[in-house]
Amino acid sequence: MNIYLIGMPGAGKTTIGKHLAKQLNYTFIDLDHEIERNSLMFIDELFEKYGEATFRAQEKKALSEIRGDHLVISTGGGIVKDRTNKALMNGIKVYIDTDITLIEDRIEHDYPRPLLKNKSLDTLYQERMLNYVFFADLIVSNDGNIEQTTTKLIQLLKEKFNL
Ligand SMILES: Nc1ncnc2c1ncn2[C@@H]1O[C@H](COP(=O)(O)OP(=O)(O)O)[C@@H](O)[C@H]1O
Ligand SMILES: O=C(O)C1=C[C@@H](OP(=O)(O)O)[C@@H](O)[C@H](O)C1
Ligand SMILES: [Mg+2]
Repeated sequence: MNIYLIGMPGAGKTTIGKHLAKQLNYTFIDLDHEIERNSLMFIDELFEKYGEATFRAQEKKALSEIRGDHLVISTGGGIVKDRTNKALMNGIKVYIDTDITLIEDRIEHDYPRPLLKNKSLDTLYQERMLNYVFFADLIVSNDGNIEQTTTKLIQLLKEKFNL
């Protein structure tokens, strides 16, 4: 069984994904990292040079090329913009739900996310919230610390999916 993490940019998908994979003894994949490896470019560079449509096409391709079992895959926040991506995600889809003001504080010193140059997190959340719920098999809050979220998520996966 594979586990996909979805949610807003800065929600903690990459961070929680790494911890979850380690604790479950699964292999960790970050989809943004796969796109960077394939294109030999950083995500922000890819956005700047070729635009969002090209990035989304690369993102879909990287998603469709995932093979294997016992994987934790952290996706980028915009994977849900294309609802047909859901069919490419064969596994449990977990929505990492984090309060927007907490995200703002947490990503203040992070690398700049290209989409947030032109749009507020709040607007992005309003646009995408229903899509996240549409994709999700499970929803877990990441408003607490990393250990709390990971422990809660493992407990839910065991309860609801016999992991
Ligand atoms: N539970 C948490 N508590 C505090 N900081 C967190 C937590 N989860 C993630 N972070 C921090 O928030 C930022 C965004 O996390 P990241 O994993 O990159 O999010 P995403 O992959 O969803 O964009 C990082 O600086 C990360 O260290
Ligand atoms: O929300 C988005 O559209 C994006 C989120 C980013 O990933 P994170 O969600 O890991 O920040 C990255 O894929 C790209 O900048 C686009
Ligand atoms: Mg990430």
